[in-house]
Amino acid sequence: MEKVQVNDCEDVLLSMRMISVNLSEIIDKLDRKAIKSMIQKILEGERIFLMGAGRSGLVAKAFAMRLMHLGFSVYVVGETTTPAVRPEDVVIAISGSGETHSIADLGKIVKDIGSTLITVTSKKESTLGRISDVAMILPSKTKNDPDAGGYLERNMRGGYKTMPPLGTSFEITSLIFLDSIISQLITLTGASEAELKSRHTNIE
Ligand SMILES: O=P(O)(O)OC[C@H]1O[C@](O)(CO)[C@@H](O)[C@@H]1O
Repeated sequence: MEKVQVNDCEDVLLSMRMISVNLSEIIDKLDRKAIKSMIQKILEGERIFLMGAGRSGLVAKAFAMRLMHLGFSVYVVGETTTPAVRPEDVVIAISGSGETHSIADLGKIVKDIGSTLITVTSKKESTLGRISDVAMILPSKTKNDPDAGGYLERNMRGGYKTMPPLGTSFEITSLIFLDSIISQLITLTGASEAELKSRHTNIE
C-alpha cells in the first residue's frame, strides 16, 4: 500500500450516513407479500439450508446461526458436515446479482431435487430470481451494477453520489433484512433471548 496522509476521516461518517439513508429508501420498497411467504416457507420447511458466495456467503452464515439459536435445523451449503437436501427442505440463496455461477447452478439443482428455493437478491429477473419459489427483492446496488460517479465523489449535499463499492449495499441490506426476519420469528414463536443464548455454542 502506498504511503498516504490520513485526514480527519470525515468520509467514514459520511459513508455511514449514506448507508443508513440508502437502507431507509430500500425498506420503503420491500414487498410485504414476499416477506410473508418467505417466513411461511421457513416455518414450514423440514430443515433450512443457507448458501451464498463471498461476502453474501458470510451473511448467509450469520442468518444460519440465528436460525440455529431459534431452534431450527439449519445447515450451510458447502460445509463438510452438511447433509443431502431433500424435497421437504427449504434452501435460501443470498445473492445480490442472482447470477454468481456457483450459487445459480446450485439453485437449479435444488429445484431439480424438488426442494423449496428462496432467493434474497437485488435482481428479480436474474437466473436465481426467476427459478425461485420466493424471490425476496432487496433493491440495492450489487457487484454488477455500475458505480455512477465514483463512490468517493460527493454530491451537492456533501453525501456520496453512490454507495460504497461493489456489493456492499446489498450485503449490508441483506444482513439487516435477515436479522429483522429473525425479530419477526421471535415474536411469532415467542422465543426468549435466554432460549436463544442457551443454544449458542459453549465451546468457543
Ligand atoms: O451476492 P452475489 O452477487 O452473489 O456476489 C457474491 C460475492 O461476490 C463478491 O463480489 C466477490 O466476487 C463478494 O464480495 C460477493 O459477496
